[in-house]
Amino acid sequence: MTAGKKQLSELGLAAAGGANPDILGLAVDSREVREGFLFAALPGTRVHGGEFIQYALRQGAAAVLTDAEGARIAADELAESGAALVVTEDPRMALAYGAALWFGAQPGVMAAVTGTNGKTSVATFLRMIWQELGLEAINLGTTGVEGDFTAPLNHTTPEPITLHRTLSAAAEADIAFGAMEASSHGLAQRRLDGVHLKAAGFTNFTQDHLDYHATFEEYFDAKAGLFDRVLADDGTAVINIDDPRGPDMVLIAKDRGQDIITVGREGADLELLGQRFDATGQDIRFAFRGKTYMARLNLLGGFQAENVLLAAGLAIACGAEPERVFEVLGSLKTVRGRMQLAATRENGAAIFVDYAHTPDAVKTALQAMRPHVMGRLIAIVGAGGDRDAGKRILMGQAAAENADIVFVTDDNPRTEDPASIRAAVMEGAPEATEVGDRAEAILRAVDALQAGDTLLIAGKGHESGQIIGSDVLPFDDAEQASVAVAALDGGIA
Ligand SMILES: CC(=O)N[C@H]1[C@@H](OP(=O)(O)OP(=O)(O)OC[C@H]2O[C@@H](n3ccc(=O)[nH]c3=O)[C@H](O)[C@@H]2O)O[C@H](CO)[C@@H](O)[C@@H]1O[C@H](C)C(=O)N[C@@H](C)C(=O)N[C@H](CCC(=O)O)C(=O)O
Ligand SMILES: Nc1ncnc2c1ncn2[C@@H]1O[C@H](COP(=O)(O)OP(=O)(O)OP(=O)(O)O)[C@@H](O)[C@H]1O
Ligand SMILES: N[C@H](CCC[C@H](N)C(=O)O)C(=O)O
Ligand SMILES: [Mg+2]
Repeated sequence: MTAGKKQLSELGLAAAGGANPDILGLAVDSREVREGFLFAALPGTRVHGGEFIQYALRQGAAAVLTDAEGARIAADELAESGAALVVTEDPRMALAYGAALWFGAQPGVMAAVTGTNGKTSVATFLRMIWQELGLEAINLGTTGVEGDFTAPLNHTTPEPITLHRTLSAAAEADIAFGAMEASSHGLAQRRLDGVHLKAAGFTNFTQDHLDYHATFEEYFDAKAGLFDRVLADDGTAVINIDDPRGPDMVLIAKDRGQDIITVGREGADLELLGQRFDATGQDIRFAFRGKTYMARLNLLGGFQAENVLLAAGLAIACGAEPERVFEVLGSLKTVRGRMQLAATRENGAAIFVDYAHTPDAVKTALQAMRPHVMGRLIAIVGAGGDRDAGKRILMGQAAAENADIVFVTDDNPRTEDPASIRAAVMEGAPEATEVGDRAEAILRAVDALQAGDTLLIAGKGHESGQIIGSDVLPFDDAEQASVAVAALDGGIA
């Protein structure tokens, strides 16, 4: 990454002995270091970045940012080189601030949302609300950068260098409003600490990522970091108080003196009073600080109303007029891969794709589908490899308890044995039909659809590949659903 030149001190970094070299670029991976770069040697999950300082120096690093451990590992090489050395307790945080200063601009109004489920949905709805209000806006996260400026991303919350490169490019393209996702990895690794947030949102907290976070509480603390560290004291916290951990987040925000907008079904500032479901969406009745409103949502699933209201709360927190926000809710569109209608059989049976990949999301998505279905609800479910293994049986259970027929199949086995992942899911859904090949599972489930039935294909949502080993084979649930319908009912897929 190169973009001009700045002195080390302009990145908010002070080196031992007062050295203040010109910096020509930033890198967290030694292999990306070039002449004059600052190399951030970060404590990793597998290895300490300090091990790579020697290579970064050989490639011409002008400065190294690390912690005491990194400085110890490379003490000899650092002493021999003329590179400036910045040692700090939290080099990830220093990198986040440094990257923000390096790239400079970011959209003037930024909001972030955290929670186990619903981040992409809320960030996307918030971007759509801003656009409907005539503002230039983006959302940034799992589905890349979308809206008035687009770019692909590999992570839900990219590491700071990618994040600030992206935000500054968006700002240069006149984007004034940005909604981003704050993943728990991103928060734990301080990836977004350099973003100037006006508001932050919390959706919910349930099981996921226990492969990365040692305990449930550690996972919660990572998410709470959005309010107790990243959002400034003068920011606004928008919190779903229906979630059992919502009130804890409110306490954290209160402690910080932040303004708070609560969202929920009872006793909230933005209160969901009622929902009436039909084949294409729902009507909602809600109140904001005492005044009642109605809105049409062309979105399937009761939980989407919660996500929409959280997004509305964030828009208000970022300065929009409440009345105007509520007026545009009817224009919100389905978020790609979330309760998205993918295909319809000749007999009228509908096939939806959804990104449910946690036990709570599988339960929520299936329960949300029920009021829209007259016949049987069929589910396809699978769990990812190299991810939280404890959630597999629970995802199976959630499917078995909330669908009439279940197919268990593969969803990104990665480096694990797919059969053993399926076996764990099957433990929770012993009556399910196991079909390893995902395309075949979709074909068989679509074949089982009779008039009035609905199929929910969970797990991959917008994804365009099946990750097996380190290969990504092209695979798209929505496309496979159309292929299956064409094969069974005739016509062109
Ligand atoms: C598990 C995890 O989050 N890992 C992140 C972490 O890497 P790490 O600690 O595992 O790194 P490591 O392999 O131990 O290496 C330590 C350090 O040495 C450096 N290194 C390594 C090799 C080398 O030759 N030279 C070198 O300098 C690495 O860049 C790293 O900084 O720090 C790196 C630098 O900041 C991140 O790029 C990396 O994200 C990886 C790519 C990743 O895939 N993360 C996923 C799990 C993730 O973040 N997902 C979330 C959650 C999505 C969700 O909500 O479901 C996301 O926001 O996308
Ligand atoms: N408010 C909610 N409560 C419970 N489940 C939800 C909620 N919103 C979405 N879901 C479920 O979670 C799935 C993922 O939604 P979304 O992509 O918005 O979440 P996310 O938090 O961004 O996920 P990721 O951590 O992968 O980025 C949806 O497809 C749906 O099944
Ligand atoms: N961001 C999530 C996405 C999971 C999606 C699912 N398809 C899987 O691969 O488990 C993760 O990496 O855990
Ligand atoms: Mg997401």
